[in-house]
Amino acid sequence: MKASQQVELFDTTLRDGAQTAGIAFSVEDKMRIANRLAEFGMDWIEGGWPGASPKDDLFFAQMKNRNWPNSRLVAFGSTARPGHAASKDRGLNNLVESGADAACIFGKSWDIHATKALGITLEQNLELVSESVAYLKQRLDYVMFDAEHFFDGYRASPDYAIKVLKAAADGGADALVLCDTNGGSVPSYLFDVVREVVARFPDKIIGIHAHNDSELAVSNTISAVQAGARHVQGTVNGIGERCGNANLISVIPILKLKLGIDCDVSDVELQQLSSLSRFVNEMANRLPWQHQPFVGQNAFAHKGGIHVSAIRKQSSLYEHIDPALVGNEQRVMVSDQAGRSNILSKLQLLEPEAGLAADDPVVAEAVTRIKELEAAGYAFEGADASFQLLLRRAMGRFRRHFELVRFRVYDEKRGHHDMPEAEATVQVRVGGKLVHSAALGNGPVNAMDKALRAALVDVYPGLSAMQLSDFKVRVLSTKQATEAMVRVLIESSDGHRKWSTVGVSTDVLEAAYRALNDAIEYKLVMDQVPPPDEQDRQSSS
Ligand SMILES: CC(=O)SCCNC(=O)CCNC(=O)[C@H](O)C(C)(C)COP(=O)(O)OP(=O)(O)OC[C@H]1O[C@@H](n2cnc3c(N)ncnc32)[C@H](O)[C@@H]1OP(=O)(O)O
Ligand SMILES: CC(=O)C(=O)O
Repeated sequence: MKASQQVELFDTTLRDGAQTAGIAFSVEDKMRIANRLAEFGMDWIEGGWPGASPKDDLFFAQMKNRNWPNSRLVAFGSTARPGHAASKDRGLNNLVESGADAACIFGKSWDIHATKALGITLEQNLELVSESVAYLKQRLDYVMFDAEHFFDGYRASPDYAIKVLKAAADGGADALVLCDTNGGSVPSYLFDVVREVVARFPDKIIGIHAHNDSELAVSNTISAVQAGARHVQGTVNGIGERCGNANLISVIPILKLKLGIDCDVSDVELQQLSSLSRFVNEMANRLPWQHQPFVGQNAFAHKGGIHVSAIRKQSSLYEHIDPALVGNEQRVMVSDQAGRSNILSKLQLLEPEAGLAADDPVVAEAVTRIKELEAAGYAFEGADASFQLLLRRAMGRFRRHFELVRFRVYDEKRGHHDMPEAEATVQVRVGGKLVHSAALGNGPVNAMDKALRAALVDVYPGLSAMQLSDFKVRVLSTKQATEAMVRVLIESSDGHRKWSTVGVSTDVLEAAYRALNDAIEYKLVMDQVPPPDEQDRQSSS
């Protein structure tokens, strides 16, 4: 740790994060996450509770050969079971034998928890805390004490809550971590309590462990730091028991970028924040929260025309930080909320060589067309490829690669238990030629996609690499319920890239055809395949 460090980071993704409903890390997941957290530069990585499950035992056994230059592994546990001498307590001995660099044990600091949950006297609880900490401290270099329910305990009985901290300090605890276990505290109260504790224990590192039940875990953590806490516990993406823990993905940039508080994460490591967040989501098998502050896909996405106009002049007019600092990027959305600035921004990204100015009639036409289409049910926000084709059409730079003559799709089901079979026939004109094809599919859109590409693949062989990778249908409400509009979003891929297109109609197959048509045209445009008459011209010249 650097001398200038003011706050140490304690990650409990693998312990409190593993207590999240719906998350079940395997031992391999835990090892990958632990190593990634160490690479990122977390000071402390709480790996789990040795002895609580075979998974955690295996994890600690496997981590014995870790090689982390800057991070230390922590084993979590509780004070000894009441009635057991610390030296005979299996739980404490599991921590000692775990191979971790440090232990973090929780103990009761709310009087009612000692008497109700543990069923012991207040005095016995103080002994339990000091003896458990002392036993560990004689065997491990570093021991942290999580004062469970500290803020509720302090409200109920400040004297007793402080006595518990003193018992841990007397036992030799290196850090006293104040837990807002039920997540019910507010920042102003928490600030005052932390300040009081910091004043009473000037020689100890005071830490904060906040839960998010009132959606205040990050605010509470920041308040605690402002009141003098020097150790911050939290998880990646805020996962954790019930509503989660303080989200380190937000806490870290707030400390570093807004408060100028150093936390042993270099500027280069900070740029890994977005990818760390994505990585943990992958491991936890969770969809990313697109609006997640700092790292979400929409954290720096601009939709309103007024906003886009301003950020084109200076990003900070509508962005609280430079997204690159946390490894994120600015996005401009195109929708019915767009103005010319949105279009120009997208143009610069998608068609940089077009070089259009804000007053170019093409830009105005594109804005009008987008608004008309969005009013008719299109949504270009998630369909960049259709949007790019729209721009090319507006610029007069689009030429069809084929023309549909007709399609017909059958869906046949032969009995209650049989899966239906879909068959599509398609007729297209490519150059001067009429081509006819048919295909079977596991659904009507799949059959249509196959038939369409089968008709085109002789002329455009690159289409054989293309696949429909996702397909979403949304029914749009209209005044006439019998004539609902349907929006189909299609994601295609060719092994190198993915692109999305959109089609809208009252007929789901027509909507799908429009999206498929755009998907194929886009692939050909991106591959710089000329339309057939140009091909003829090029091959005869
Ligand atoms: C605030 C927190 O997040 S604390 C961490 C919570 N995390 C977890 O519980 C996840 C891992 N836990 C487990 O795998 C299991 O609960 C184990 C292995 C730890 C214990 O399992 P069991 O022995 O079957 O006990 P069980 O879970 O039913 O109950 C917990 C026991 O610990 C006792 N206990 C609770 N806190 C403490 C403490 N600080 N010190 C000592 N004992 C404690 C409880 O009183 C209870 O004992 P009792 O059964 O005699 O009443
Ligand atoms: C220790 C802990 O996880 C808590 O008190 O919330």
